[in-house]
Amino acid sequence: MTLYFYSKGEAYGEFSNFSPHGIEMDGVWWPTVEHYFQAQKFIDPNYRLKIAKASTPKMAKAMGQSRAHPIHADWDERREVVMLEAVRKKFTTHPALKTLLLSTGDETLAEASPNDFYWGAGGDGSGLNRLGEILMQVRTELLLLQ
Ligand SMILES: Nc1nc(O)c(N)c(N[C@@H]2O[C@H](COP(=O)(O)O)[C@@H](O)[C@H]2O)n1
Repeated sequence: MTLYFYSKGEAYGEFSNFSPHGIEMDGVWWPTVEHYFQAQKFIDPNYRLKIAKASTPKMAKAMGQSRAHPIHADWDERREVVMLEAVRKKFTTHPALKTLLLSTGDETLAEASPNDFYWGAGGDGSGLNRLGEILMQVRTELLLLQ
């Protein structure tokens, strides 16, 4: 069975990067994984900190789409490691989330994004679902650590 998640407040919404579960990375508190992930695209540390202070993850994502500030040339390769480290930190920071993730057993996890075919399953389910894959990797790591 596949467990789909996307919006906070819906089933497994805590698995979304938009869920209000902050993480500390590089000595900075990021209100959501989305804030951290979007900021890591950018070379300018001041712009990264501006994203850390964005009022919502939606705003952080919008700031992450800006190309007025230069992004790392190798971002397409770098983004996988950034996402894995951020998701790992989220589920080791918040014990209730760790419990929720482990409660999914070996079910497939998929981000039900209607238009993201890289991190999500995409509207027709043909997406790469990289976020779901990373969540399943972190779930395996947490299981082995128990
Ligand atoms: N717009 C939107 N709303 C949500 O509720 C989402 N969970 C997402 N997905 C996240 O968007 C990020 C990818 O952003 P880039 O396009 O690579 O900049 C990633 O965190 C997805 O999980 N989007």
